[in-house]
Amino acid sequence: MQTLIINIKELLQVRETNVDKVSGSEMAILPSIKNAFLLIEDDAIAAFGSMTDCPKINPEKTIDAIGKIVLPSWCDSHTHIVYAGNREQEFVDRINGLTYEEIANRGGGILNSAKKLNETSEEEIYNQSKKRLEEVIQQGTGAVEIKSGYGLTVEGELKMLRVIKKLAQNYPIAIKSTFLGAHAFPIEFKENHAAYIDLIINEMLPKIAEEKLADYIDAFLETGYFSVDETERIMEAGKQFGLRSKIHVNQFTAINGIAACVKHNALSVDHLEIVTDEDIEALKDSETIAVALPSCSYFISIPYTPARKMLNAGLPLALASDFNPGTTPSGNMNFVVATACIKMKMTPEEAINAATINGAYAMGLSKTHGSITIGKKANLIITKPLNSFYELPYAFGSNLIEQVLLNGKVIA
Ligand SMILES: N=CN[C@@H](CCC(=O)O)C(=O)O
Ligand SMILES: [Zn+2]
Repeated sequence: MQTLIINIKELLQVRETNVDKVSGSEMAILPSIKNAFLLIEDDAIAAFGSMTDCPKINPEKTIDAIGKIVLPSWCDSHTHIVYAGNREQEFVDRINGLTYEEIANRGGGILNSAKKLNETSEEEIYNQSKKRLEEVIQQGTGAVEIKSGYGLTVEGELKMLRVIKKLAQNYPIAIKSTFLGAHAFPIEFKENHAAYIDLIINEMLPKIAEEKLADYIDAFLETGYFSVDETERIMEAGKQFGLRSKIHVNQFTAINGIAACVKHNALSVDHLEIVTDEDIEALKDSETIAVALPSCSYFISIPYTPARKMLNAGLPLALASDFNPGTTPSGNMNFVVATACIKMKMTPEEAINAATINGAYAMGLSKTHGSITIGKKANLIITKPLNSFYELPYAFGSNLIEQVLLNGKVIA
């Protein structure tokens, strides 16, 4: 099956030769072709170029994209889309003056979601989660990482990971699965951290590996959650089961966690709202990418990841949504890109690089996703007619997406 998109006003993120990620000053460059065509064969990109070189063929389907921008789908490398219920009451509690930390200390926060999840059936969790997945697909996301972490029991964690697996089987979007048993200490382990970490390592991990339920392992490395030493035990154990780390770190405090993650060759370090010069030094020349989550900063009013400081240091940066019930009840990557421009002072070129090719790298998908490159999956966003692609972050409240393609098929 051939689909030919013609008269594209501007085709963004074209990479003749694939790159796995872009760093520092390279992020300011977003290669593009004006007045372009793009040919899809089955589920993959088969050719692209200037309209003057458009092949004279009779494809099964032609899409006229006159006035419109075409770009690779968003690659959202950090979400918690699978959860039960909501935390609307905590949202109102924060408006009334409580902090995220105060709410967590009262047994709210992650433990609140864990209680709901353990009381909810697998089928019901699937039904609630699929609506969120369908919504982000409509919003242009073509690859997504989804974490467990609201089970915090053997059964609860397995239940979440099975839901993620079922979503991956039933939807055309690429899904990577991350085991986040080390998201918080359940109340009964508050005074005995070692016992909960033993449970993760000796009970949860072997079952998850046996059922092949996870691609990555995660932990919440933070004051009051998992210490550097505790997280190192988790990362080490993950490695024994073939799971590379993607770690929540430096959301509220900097406690030398990033250096430990780099030491363990983590694929990504995520959040980084608080970043020291030592953290930046640790990331230099590593294979670990930083992932910023600006919608979380927006929603719970914490600092934004210092993107300029990191790009000036030559580091790569990815952007992701962090879609979860507590700190970010939104998976809209268009808002993430706009907020990165508006609040983190990233240029539109930098933000789009961060949300496509670098997002793909942050979940191990940069060989197949994140750029317009021959052989990659034809996961595309076709916008409404726009003045320029700057309109995407500029008109931050508008839905500017007209069509979404996944694996070469128009699905929204
Ligand atoms: N910080 C840790 N985990 C999530 C929030 C979890 C929650 O509050 O439910 C995050 O990435 O923001
Ligand atoms: Zn998160």
